[in-house]
Amino acid sequence: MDTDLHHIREIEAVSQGAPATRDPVVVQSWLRCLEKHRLDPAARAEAYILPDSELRLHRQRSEELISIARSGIENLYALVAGQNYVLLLADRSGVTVEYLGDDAQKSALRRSGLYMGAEWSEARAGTCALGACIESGEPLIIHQDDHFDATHGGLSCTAAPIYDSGGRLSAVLDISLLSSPRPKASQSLALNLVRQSARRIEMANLMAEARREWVLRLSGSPDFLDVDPEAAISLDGAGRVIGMTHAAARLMARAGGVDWRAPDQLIGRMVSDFLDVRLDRLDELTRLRPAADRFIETRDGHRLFAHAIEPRRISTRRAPFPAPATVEVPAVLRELAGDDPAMAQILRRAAALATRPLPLLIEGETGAGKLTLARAIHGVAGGGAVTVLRCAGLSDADEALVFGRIDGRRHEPGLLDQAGRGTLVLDKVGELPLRLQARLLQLASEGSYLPVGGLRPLSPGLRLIATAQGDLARAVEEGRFRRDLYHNLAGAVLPLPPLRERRDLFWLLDRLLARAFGQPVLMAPEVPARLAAHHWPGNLRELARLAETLAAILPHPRLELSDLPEQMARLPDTASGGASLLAQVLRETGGNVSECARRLGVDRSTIHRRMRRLGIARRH
Ligand SMILES: Nc1ncnc2c1ncn2[C@@H]1O[C@H](COP(=O)(O)OP(=O)(O)OP(=O)(O)O)[C@@H](O)[C@H]1O
Repeated sequence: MDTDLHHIREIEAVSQGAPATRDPVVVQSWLRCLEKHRLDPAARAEAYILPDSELRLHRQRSEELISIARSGIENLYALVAGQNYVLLLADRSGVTVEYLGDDAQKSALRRSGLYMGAEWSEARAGTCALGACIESGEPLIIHQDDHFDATHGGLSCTAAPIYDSGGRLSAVLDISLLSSPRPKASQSLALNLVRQSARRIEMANLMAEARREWVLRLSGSPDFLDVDPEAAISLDGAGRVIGMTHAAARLMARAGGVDWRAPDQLIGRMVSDFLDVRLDRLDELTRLRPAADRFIETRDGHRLFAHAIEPRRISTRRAPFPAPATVEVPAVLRELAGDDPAMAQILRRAAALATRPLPLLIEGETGAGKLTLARAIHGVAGGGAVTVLRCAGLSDADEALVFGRIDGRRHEPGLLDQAGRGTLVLDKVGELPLRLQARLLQLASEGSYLPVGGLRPLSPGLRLIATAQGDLARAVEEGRFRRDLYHNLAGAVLPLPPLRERRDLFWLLDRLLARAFGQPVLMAPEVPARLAAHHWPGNLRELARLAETLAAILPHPRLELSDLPEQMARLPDTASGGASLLAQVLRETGGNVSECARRLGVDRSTIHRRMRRLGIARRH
């Protein structure tokens, strides 16, 4: 009790400005506990463990982070396990979503909160390593009576933050001891270990995200540069920063004289603002040259060694980007898709990119929902209006219509002048005439444009989202689209899948029908299979129009097979159309006969019979 009293008095003295013997991170956390969280140092509270249902939600949200972090976590635990350390990974709200500890100590660990589901936010638990790390963004040790609440006074906890590639804190890694030697310095090695593991987890995350982009990896020495670099930056085709590890954020912030806590001042900027590198010379920094020869300078005069990793080639068939580890998808984006893995990934990536000032390119077949996604992304980012420039109908003569015209002292405003600060969607950008592409280049690369006849460029602060039907890279190869403009627009590509490849067809249909009818619609059992077998060349537009048409013609909210348009209602047969349909559905289901039978609304023996008759081999 005496020690408790002594502890309370020390906190009070610090709050009244007495000189502290504690680390500044501890003092700052104590002050936050008193002033911001209004905690009472005399009140004791046991560790709080979330109920299972809530923990499940936290773990679901962190699923990707946990999977990316797993090998880093396991390696770290292997290093410290013999010394009684427990390892915790907490999400941004301080909830432990992953835990590795010794089973023999399980009940003691659970009691003290070093356990799965424990919430270690500063507001709930007072000064603790996870909470203080979340608040300060810095690696730190909270040792024994550094804890605000005397309940946790026996613990020694060491934590380091994990940042996502957009510079936001996404998780905290912690190793803790139930009992430890008295000197705090005994935990210095632990601090280095968690810091190093957090860095490697960030690196793994960035590398997974940036397979299609240039990545520049950096170290102060060439020794471990190619295997275990200190920092990494991913770049779009124009040399703008689109992702970074935390060490890279700090390094660029120092070089550019900005605050690392404001990632907006780093993301979207040209890498050459921070480092003396040229995009057209990145290939000189690949592993083809010895590491010791690959040095560059930061803009504040520090020498670094660099390793540039080339993007994987643009292929005509794009795999969706891997999504960032810890992004919450806002409702405006979530409502665009049901349970479809490719869409889930695209929406997570869209959510991560929405608030960054980078151009985006959305690709997909006609009616796949490109414009709808562009509007939803604007909805997340907020600010200003959406202006859509329909590129398909434009000719070279429409320059002034788009960019405005300065005639003497008269300014005839164009579409861009009316757009103001907001989002400009370049719809079907692949169809933009070459002359307009030239003028657009300046907008895409520098954010400004020149009105026809004008001398001074205007900088409206527009965010650009381009859409393209099909593959814009091919238009570049065929000389129909400027390569430099492509690289400026296509730093981040969101490839929307066609409806026939999506697994949420019925989720979409249910919603569209319910919207059109104003109530839920019942479907006869044979209907879904016929719809799944349809090719949907018009994609979501075709589906939406079908729902509206049915609502207009059906007297009641019930859908029979005979209500479907003729080409959908027809039973797929072995006539030539049926043969290709069967082959296509087999392809889409990876040769799974049961799934194929379900989609076509027939039984498995019918599929086997037709495959035999058509000479389609079974997959083994
Ligand atoms: N996620 C969605 N859920 C339901 N309906 C959608 C969705 N996305 C698009 N639609 C419907 O599909 C129609 C076409 O969408 P959108 O204009 O976004 O497609 P697009 O890919 O831009 O088409 P195009 O390339 O032909 O211009 C929309 O009017 C809307 O009715």
